[in-house]
Amino acid sequence: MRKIIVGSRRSKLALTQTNWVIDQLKAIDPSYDFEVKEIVTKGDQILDVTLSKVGGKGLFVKEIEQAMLDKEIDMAVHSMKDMPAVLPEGLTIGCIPEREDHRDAFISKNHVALKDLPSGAVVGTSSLRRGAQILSVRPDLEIKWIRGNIDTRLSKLQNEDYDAIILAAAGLSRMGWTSDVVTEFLDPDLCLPAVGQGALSIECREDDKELRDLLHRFSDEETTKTVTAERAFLHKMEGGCQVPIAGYAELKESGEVALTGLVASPDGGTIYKEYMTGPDPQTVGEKVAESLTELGAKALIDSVKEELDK
Ligand SMILES: NCc1[nH]cc(CCC(=O)O)c1CC(=O)O
Repeated sequence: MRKIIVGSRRSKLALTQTNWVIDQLKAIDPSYDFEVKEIVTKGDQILDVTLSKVGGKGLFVKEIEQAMLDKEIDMAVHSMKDMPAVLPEGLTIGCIPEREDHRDAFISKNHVALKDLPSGAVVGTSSLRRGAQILSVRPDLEIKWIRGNIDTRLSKLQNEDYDAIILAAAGLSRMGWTSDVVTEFLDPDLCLPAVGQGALSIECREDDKELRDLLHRFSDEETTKTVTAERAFLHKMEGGCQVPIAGYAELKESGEVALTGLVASPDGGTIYKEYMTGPDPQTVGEKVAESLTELGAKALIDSVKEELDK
């Protein structure tokens, strides 16, 4: 019997996701044994500066990917939105399971709705994407940087100087927080989710055929198509994470993928948004990026980068 070693970050969310995937895989094929190996990533250690300034999303996966290439672990479960658009050579996404809730959840003290927050109210998020979209509808609010895991952020909302925070609905529900804590789920029209939000990515070595066959049986076709379109968009846009970028796709009854892509200035003053449908996820993703580029999104990305490099 083969024992599959699964690398995981130490956070409660990461371990919860990892153990959930292991349970699902065991149900699909009971003939495999699994062992979880905890790995501390840079992203877990650096808590005092914005991630975008120290290298962005790759920080949560790099050490794990190295362990996989070194054969210390065989696979890992990541939040799809933490995965860079391009994987290191030799690794692949073995499967994308069914997506959880894709939306952002707005959580405020005393459950005051976003539209009813008083002017000057403080909204905690460390996501430029969320900040920009909130400011575009409520420029009178203040966005304040917040970090830490879900529990930490929820307690900061109660004990520190925040009137509201925004978290991914998927993380909350995976951690067993009921929707009671959520004041309102933000519709993608108001706050377009991060590319891959709510989805998981199970990464493994490209040449591990046995494991890939197992993972394949846990793949969800709809999520794979929609996330493929979103990630093709992200890759083509090449925004890094200093610029607010969002992308969310749905599968239509016709089988076509419908993707909305967004690029914004961090203050929410400029927002480029495009919606396209098509039969091929990759092509739709690239087309949305091309169209946004023509509208001026690439120039915006470059100008934000220049500003940061100064
Ligand atoms: N940015 C961190 C992160 N990465 C993945 C999730 C959980 C949600 C998901 O899987 O998309 C979260 C927390 C959050 O954004 O609130």
